Amino acid sequence: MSRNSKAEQLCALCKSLFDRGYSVGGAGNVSVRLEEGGFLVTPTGGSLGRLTPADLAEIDAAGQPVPGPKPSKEFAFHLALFECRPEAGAIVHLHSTYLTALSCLEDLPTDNALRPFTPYYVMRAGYMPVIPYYRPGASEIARDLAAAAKAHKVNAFLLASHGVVVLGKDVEDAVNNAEELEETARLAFILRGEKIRYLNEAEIAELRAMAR
Ligand SMILES: O=C(O)[C@@H](O)C(=O)COP(=O)(O)O
Ligand SMILES: [Zn+2]
Repeated sequence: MSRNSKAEQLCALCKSLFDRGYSVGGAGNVSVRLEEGGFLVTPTGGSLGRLTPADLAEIDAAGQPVPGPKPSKEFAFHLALFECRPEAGAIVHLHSTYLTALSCLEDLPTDNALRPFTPYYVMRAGYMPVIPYYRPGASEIARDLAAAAKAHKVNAFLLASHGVVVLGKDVEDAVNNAEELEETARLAFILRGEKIRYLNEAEIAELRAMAR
């Protein structure tokens, strides 16, 4: 897909996320890998609901911002993930309500924030490691995400007390993954206190094999 088509698709999907409440105010950032090298990233401080292609920031193949709109303060973690996960074509970071609520719970298991109880969580995310809290924009987020992405071949990471970071093969895939994860977190809160039938190891292994 050409740079312009990717830019238009990114803006349209960001607006769709915003319009349906997955992002509010200036929260969240999204990036895509360009076929010719480099990346498009949403600008810092902007609303995902009101972007045009001209508002997008560009990062060159060497990881340097191209003169123009200022990239998200989180572009370092987007780059770090693109670098260690060459199959990823897009990254979505959201403060969506239920995933962010989950990220604020104390004593989350660091290897996986959500024990699987539906197939799509396993197929879309795999599982969801937790990155410790750092202030937004801190370089430690990029460092820890890169380490986690190398150690865990999964599509989603929960930033403690902050939100979620989701990978996809392209921006549509990353957005679909993020939406389904948010729904999984919503279900987890609806089911709190209920006796949940969690997927067993054989069921999880079968789903992981399918997702490969
Ligand atoms: O939480 C934050 O401040 C950032 O992680 C974020 O979501 C929005 O920052 P920008 O992408 O720099 O607007
Ligand atoms: Zn954020």
